[in-house]
Amino acid sequence: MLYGNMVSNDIAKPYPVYTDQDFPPLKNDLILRVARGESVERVPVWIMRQAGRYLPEFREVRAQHDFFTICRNPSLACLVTLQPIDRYAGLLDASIIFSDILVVPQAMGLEVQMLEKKGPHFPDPLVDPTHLARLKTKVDIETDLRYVLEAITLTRQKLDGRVPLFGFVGAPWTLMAYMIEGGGSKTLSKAKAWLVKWPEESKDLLQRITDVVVDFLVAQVKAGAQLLQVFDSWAGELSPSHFATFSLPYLKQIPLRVRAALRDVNPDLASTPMVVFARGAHYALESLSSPNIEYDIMSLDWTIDPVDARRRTGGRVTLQGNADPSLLYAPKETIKQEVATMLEKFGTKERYIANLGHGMYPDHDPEHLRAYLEAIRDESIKLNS
Ligand SMILES: Cc1c2[nH]c(c1CCC(=O)O)Cc1[nH]c(c(CCC(=O)O)c1C)Cc1[nH]c(c(CCC(=O)O)c1C)Cc1[nH]c(c(C)c1CCC(=O)O)C2
Repeated sequence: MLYGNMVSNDIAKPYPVYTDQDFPPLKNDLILRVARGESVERVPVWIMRQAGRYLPEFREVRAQHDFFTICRNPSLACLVTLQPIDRYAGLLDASIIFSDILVVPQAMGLEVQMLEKKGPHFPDPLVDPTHLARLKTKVDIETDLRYVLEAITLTRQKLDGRVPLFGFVGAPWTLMAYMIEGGGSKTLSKAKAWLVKWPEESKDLLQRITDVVVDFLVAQVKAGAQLLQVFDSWAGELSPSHFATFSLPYLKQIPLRVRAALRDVNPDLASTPMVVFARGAHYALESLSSPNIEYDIMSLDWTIDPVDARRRTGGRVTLQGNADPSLLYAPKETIKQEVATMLEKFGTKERYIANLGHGMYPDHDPEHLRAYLEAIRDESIKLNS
């Protein structure tokens, strides 16, 4: 029996472990097959920030509720997760749970607000290593982030097997950057100052974040997530050597530890596909696709040419992406032509998931996203026939 809005007196109980048998059978497994390297009849597609302010039905919910209130209320999070799935019925091949990467810093003890037109804001960011003492030493995911687990279980149920459900986290470096900058930043100068002034304390912080995101991803799979994505949105701000020191070792731990923990729970759950999105990190294509880094899928931003990415990742991973989100401002005919070129470059039969190179923008026209999705379906069927 599943209950999305579990009442707070359940909070002390361990969260149940769900497996495929607890949910309606999956009717569209294209994306799971592509993640495993199998060939498919058409290219699967989903879109980062597919639930968001470009949708009038999302803005209606947002007019009534604060951003983090939606995240913390499983029924509301489920409702907005399903909005693009309903609107683009048959055109999207995955859903992603409505939440935010910044729920992890919140669970670690920092306050985060979402300001109108400004984005995330930490009233008391980490200023220097003495502030590490402000972070909780132990985060209990099943208590502190139970609302995300409940949203996942409810949404998987309500999806009724239409498409698989993604869970996600922010990567350790990206979360560290937000915790120190206190919000968006052009240079990340405060966070990068930590790396050069306090490298050991920086590693301590990165390790503490890694431990929480590993537990959180394991819990998301146990709650019903069928794929996982790790967002390293600020990877491209690091030099190659800083990436090798302060991002890659932690990114590498994530799939290894998540799989090991899931194997102990239920071996079927350990094969959950994992995506890494190291935005802007051109130099990391080889290192992130090397055999000892166990991500199945690499998500690319639009500044990387698909042919180049294929060559440099050597067919070892499935690629995901990567049109510039600004393409959706173009006339529909242009969208179609650009999609055809993108699909030809990536190849359509295997190891490719279409997406954008980053998330939807609030002023995108939903009908232009429809044109993008239809072009991916139509052009990939054409190319595969
Ligand atoms: C860096 C980052 C964040 N959050 C996230 C990232 C990584 C991806 C990326 O690089 O964009 C991830 C994220 N944030 C959100 C989702 C939901 C799922 C989905 O993709 O549909 C996901 C996967 C909802 C959201 N997260 C946010 C919104 C819009 C806020 C609102 O409704 O007021 C949504 C729908 C807010 C947010 N949250 C964050 C920022 C920088 C902002 C402000 C930017 C903006 O205003 O668009 C932090």
